[in-house]
Amino acid sequence: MYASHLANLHRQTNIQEPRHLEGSIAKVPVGMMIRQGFQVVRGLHRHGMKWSGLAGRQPINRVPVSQSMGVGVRVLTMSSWPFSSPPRDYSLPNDSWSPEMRNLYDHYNALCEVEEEGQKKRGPWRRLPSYNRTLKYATGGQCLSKVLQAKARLFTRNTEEPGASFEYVVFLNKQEKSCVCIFQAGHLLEGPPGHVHGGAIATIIDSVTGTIATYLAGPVMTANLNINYRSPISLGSVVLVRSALEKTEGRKTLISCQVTSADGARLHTEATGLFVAINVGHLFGT
Ligand SMILES: CCCCCCCC/C=C\CCCCCCCC(=O)SCCNC(=O)CCNC(=O)[C@H](O)C(C)(C)COP(=O)(O)OP(=O)(O)OC[C@H]1O[C@@H](n2cnc3c(N)ncnc32)[C@H](O)[C@@H]1OP(=O)(O)O
Repeated sequence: MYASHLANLHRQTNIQEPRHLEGSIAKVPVGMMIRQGFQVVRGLHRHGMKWSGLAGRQPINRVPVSQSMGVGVRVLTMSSWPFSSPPRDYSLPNDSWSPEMRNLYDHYNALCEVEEEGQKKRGPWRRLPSYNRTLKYATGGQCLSKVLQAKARLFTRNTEEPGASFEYVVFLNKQEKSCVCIFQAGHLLEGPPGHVHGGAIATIIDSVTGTIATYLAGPVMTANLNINYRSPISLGSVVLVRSALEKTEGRKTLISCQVTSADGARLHTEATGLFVAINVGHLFGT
């Protein structure tokens, strides 16, 4: 069923040249023999897609295959997305967003497109889409039962109730090797009364630093997260999580992070994250 769907997909694939993300994105080793995960990864490559662990079912028009793999860079349109329904992009505005969150979103969104000589062009910033699960079969590796695979959801996107937990959007600036996340902490993230749980703060920091590390270095895992909590974050408030590359050294990527109030006046949290590049097989025990 899945194979025939992919074959069908192959015929329908719309080939386009990408305008972004040249060379430096994740390279998934195609030759790796990892059961179901391998089949999906190989199938995706054949169709111009790349498996990204970033944030779920990823329409590949966001993440083209690296040219270094010797495969033509192709882009699959949403109309030929292989799964039953198009995935929900959780990083788009919804009714739970406060006016402050919405304003910040509009601000960074405007920077994604610039006008030059009367023409709209891609700007330095890019909004990253966000989904609630990894690709079918790619979730979690071979140890998971089929039931668990079907139910697995990205930790930060595991509720359908808008505004209840992690409400966030990440904008990436590849030129500056930095990103900013606009984060509104929902009522399910309470730690100290009326304030955000330290683990929830660590989670968003891990996600944001992990995201930029992945975009810069390819598939990585967090090896070390060092966090200093400077001032509490009120539940329901909107904060900025800024992250930038500090240095790379072999397989290691060091990322810094600051969480501030929306106006930047108050420092809430400072952190560094060490990410180590992995082979996809690392997640499958091969
Ligand atoms: C295709 C898949 C794509 C997936 C990518 C997904 C990314 C998604 C990104 C964004 C979306 C948002 C999603 C959230 C993101 C969250 C990410 C997480 O939370 S990951 C879960 C928590 N992390 C773990 O469970 C790791 C467990 N640890 C390990 O698996 C290993 O220890 C690992 C991979 C980190 C390193 O193991 P080794 O065997 O590959 O490498 P060795 O040789 O030990 O280390 C390499 C170098 O790194 C240093 N190193 C390793 N750990 C260190 C540490 N804790 N502190 C300092 N240095 C360390 C070593 O000293 C070595 O340095 P020298 O090359 O000798 O200079």
